[in-house]
Amino acid sequence: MKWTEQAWKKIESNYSAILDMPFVQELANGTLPKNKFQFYMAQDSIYLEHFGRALALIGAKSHDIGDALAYLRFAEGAIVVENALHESYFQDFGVTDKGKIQPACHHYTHFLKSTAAMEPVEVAMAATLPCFWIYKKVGDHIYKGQQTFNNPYQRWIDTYGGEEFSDSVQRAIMICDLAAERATPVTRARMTEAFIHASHLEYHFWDAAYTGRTWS
Ligand SMILES: Cc1ncc(CN)c(N)n1
Repeated sequence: MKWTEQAWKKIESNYSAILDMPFVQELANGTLPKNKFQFYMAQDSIYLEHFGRALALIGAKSHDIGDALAYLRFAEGAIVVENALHESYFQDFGVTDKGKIQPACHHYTHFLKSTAAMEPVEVAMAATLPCFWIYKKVGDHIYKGQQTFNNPYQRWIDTYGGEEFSDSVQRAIMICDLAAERATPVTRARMTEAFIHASHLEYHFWDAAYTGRTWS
């Protein structure tokens, strides 16, 4: 069995919990209160910048030049393409200030950046995989089950349920599988640990947006 298949099995229950979250359910049916989405978008915009930097660092540390290019392109995708979605929502909602980084975003971005800086590149690749894969699965899940017309969050759903994002996700999965095949058992185990850890941080990111968790 491929490493990604084994790793996904380990986060299956966390993924189900994510699908059951009020944030995700209300995003899907369009009833998510605007202030919760605004909090999420502002924090996510900050997240994407740090995520992009972590991806660029992984690109720089990649052994294979093809992987390096892929991660540099992922970085560009996060900073330019995904962030354009956020900018469009900021305009719609009249948001001019993203505010400060809050605890869930701080924890997640620092986990990604320290893993990218301090761990073997394979572990860092695994740490960033849930950011691709969980969003793809959630986007697809919402897209397929959609019954709401004029959902104010349609652009979000279309971005993560769309083909462009899907291509990046498939590529990231392939690269991680190849890296895991070539890695030692110890590194592979650390890859799995980082993957699980990041999947929990995905849950907490949405939870913090729903509950409005801040430093004070
Ligand atoms: C927190 C988070 N995780 C993942 C993604 C999708 N790149 C995102 N936009 N935000």
